[in-house]
Amino acid sequence: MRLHRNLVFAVVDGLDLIFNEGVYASKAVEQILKRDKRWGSRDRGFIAETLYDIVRWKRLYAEIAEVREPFDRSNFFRLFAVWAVLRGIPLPNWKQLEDTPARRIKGRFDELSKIRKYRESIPDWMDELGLESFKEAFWEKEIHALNQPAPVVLRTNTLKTSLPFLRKHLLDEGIATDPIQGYPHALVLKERTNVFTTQAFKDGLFEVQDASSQLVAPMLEVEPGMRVIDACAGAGGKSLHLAALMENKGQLIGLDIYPQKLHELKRRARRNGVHNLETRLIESTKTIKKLHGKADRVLIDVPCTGLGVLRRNPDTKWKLQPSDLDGITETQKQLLTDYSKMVKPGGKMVYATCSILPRENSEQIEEFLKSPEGNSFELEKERHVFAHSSGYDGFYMASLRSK
Ligand SMILES: C[S@@+](CC[C@H](N)C(=O)[O-])C[C@H]1O[C@@H](n2cnc3c(N)ncnc32)[C@H](O)[C@@H]1O
Repeated sequence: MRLHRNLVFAVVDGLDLIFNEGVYASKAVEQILKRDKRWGSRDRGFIAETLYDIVRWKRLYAEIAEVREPFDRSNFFRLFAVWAVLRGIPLPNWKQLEDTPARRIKGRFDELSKIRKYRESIPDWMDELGLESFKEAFWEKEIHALNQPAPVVLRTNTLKTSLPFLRKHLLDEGIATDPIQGYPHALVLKERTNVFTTQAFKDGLFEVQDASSQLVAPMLEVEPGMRVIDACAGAGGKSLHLAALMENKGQLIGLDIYPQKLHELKRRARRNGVHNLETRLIESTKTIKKLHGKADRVLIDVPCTGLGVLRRNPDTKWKLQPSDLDGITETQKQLLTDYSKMVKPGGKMVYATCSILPRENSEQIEEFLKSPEGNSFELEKERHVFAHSSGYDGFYMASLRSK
């Protein structure tokens, strides 16, 4: 592989955005890729994947390169040099990369790989939290799996097509996919590529949605004609899935506290051919009170640490702070208490997170069931999804029935 100067410089600029300007990796990649229209898909793939790799392995690479934050430009080139040496990519003789000690890099890598927090490139507190939450061997396997780049998974939009038809349609556009056993509407890309430019995407035949995330909406057991509330709808990955399972019949209400997310949800709903969705912005407690006892089904897909989705958001390792945990779990508890009141007697709700932490998952549900609001609910089933055993994102979901 030959390194191209403008691509490597684009990576360095991206690292500066992420580590010095606080921009999320996904946004930084988007911003950098807009810079040069002449870049082909390989160039774009190089920039995006290298940026994600260096973000993911920041702690390990910084330790190997002996650089400390705040990083300056020469530090970013040193991190890049570690990335290239460890992949066996020959370094060009640019002045920014001169005197790279390749043998020392490999030696330091072998040495540091013996220590989990360096090998898995995680902050001390995260390693400690993992050990408090799980048996050591389990944590080792899980954090290792959470450091592997995520495959691209699509969810067939059954309002418009079927899985075999979508698969053929994508193949006609040069994109090969495989079905995934146990996930009836999922297709995984055989090779990473940008699917957003395909006609199939523009026609709303699929959404990009991890396989684990595709387990959430079916757990709510919705039926056409029901009144269903997605209480933390965001940009609506799961709302769109719910609409498809409802076959566009009945009423689906998507709530959130951010208007721009609901705006994006409406845009996606149009592309998906969803007609039974109404979005409502939560401006005060009144929005929720009006819906008390009114829903057959409520999905509470709460804000969480995102510790189950580190593969796609590796910068969570550096942005999340231990002090955030109490606030996040308190919000989850509050949302469960307040939003469960929208379920009508005999109705059902699903509580879900994209986290693997018991504190955000089963412990929240245990506590809720002991509370006055939780008294009228019973736990039907819960599902813990881990990256190392599923091969997909870490998720938790519990379904509760109102007695
Ligand atoms: C895990 S995300 C939801 C993802 C979304 N359900 C999906 O499948 O794409 C959590 C959402 O909760 C929203 N949120 C945060 N606080 C909230 C609150 N008090 N009430 C309702 N939604 C809230 C956030 O804006 C965010 O969109």
